[in-house]
Amino acid sequence: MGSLLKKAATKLLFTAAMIHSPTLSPTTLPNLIINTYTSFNYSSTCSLNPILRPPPPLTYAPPLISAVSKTMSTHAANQSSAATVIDHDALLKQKRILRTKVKSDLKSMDPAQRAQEDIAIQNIVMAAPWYKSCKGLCAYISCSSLREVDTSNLLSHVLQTTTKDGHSQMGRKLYVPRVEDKNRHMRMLKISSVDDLIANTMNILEPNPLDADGNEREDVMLANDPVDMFILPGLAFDKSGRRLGRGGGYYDTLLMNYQNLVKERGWKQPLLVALSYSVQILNEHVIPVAPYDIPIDALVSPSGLILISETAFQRCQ
Ligand SMILES: Nc1nc2c(c(=O)[nH]1)N(C=O)[C@@H](CNc1ccc(C(=O)N[C@@H](CCC(=O)O)C(=O)O)cc1)CN2
Ligand SMILES: Nc1ncnc2c1ncn2[C@@H]1O[C@H](COP(=O)(O)OP(=O)(O)OP(=O)(O)O)[C@@H](O)[C@H]1O
Repeated sequence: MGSLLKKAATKLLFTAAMIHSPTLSPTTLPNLIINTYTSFNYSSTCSLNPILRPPPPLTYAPPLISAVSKTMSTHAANQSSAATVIDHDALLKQKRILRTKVKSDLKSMDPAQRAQEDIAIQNIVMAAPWYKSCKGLCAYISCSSLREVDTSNLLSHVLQTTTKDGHSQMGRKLYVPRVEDKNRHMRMLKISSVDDLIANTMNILEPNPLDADGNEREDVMLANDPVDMFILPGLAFDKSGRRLGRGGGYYDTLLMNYQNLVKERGWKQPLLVALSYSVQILNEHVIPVAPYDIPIDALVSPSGLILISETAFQRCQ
């Protein structure tokens, strides 16, 4: 059984885009076929490009990835257009190389330029009709040492009008991330003030699971109403919706679970909006993607809003 599984797994192929970055030559990234069964779970139901779809005689189909693949939108599937077959370890390595490059570019950014871009990006969000009409959102608390796009003005704006019960006068609810373990488990908990936050071991501000009155904070996965959007962090993005995170898998896992929940309940899917400095926007297909990578709907950079998915075009125009 074990060897059968391994044999089947060795046949599994998945796509990633060829890297076109001048600093990341395609010649350093050979096309590979999976030859080891790593911790990566994969499903035979994966809806990839038909040519690259894994062969059918899989006896074991872990559900985790299939959930993502089944719910992948057309623009997610389109991400695999310039497809190359590589293995999962190689893909993670490519992501690591790219992260190092982008972190170095962020480090070289002029602080004055960064401050200007922080203001411009947040102003674009706050002026957008989809932000103004939003009743609930999940957003990250920016961390300056990670050189993330600042969200402090934006979150103050959301919270300014928030009452003690966590509802803003505009009916808005704000949920922010809390890492629960190193196994990709993150929750989004409702806060009503920045006083609700304390620094975690990574020096990122997070809410306690209990509020000041000792009550459990609302988890977005258990809430009675959906959020309209997620404001996402990341290291790099492109105009086709690819997003490179910090490598924890926290957001991809949470977004997959939330999208599934929304589907089950018949709610509207949230708009996935990432915030990006100019240097974080890479040429299309440079960012490697795996089937579990959740694509973004829109990107806000200092130059404006970039609409990517059909959902974004429908909601943002
Ligand atoms: N502001 C913010 N909050 C967040 C995230 C985020 O990306 N930004 N997360 C998104 O998942 C989760 C936390 N995940 C994190 C994953 C890695 C690192 C980090 O410090 N990474 C270092 C490299 C560490 C290493 O390589 O060992 C780095 O990126 O330089 C921080 C948070 C939840 N909260
Ligand atoms: N939905 C998922 N199911 C199974 N494994 C996953 C899933 N999402 C991510 N992973 C695993 O998590 C690890 C980190 O993935 P990856 O490098 O793509 O993270 P990331 O996209 O940078 O992080 P994040 O999603 O937090 O922004 C990888 O080992 C990957 O296989």
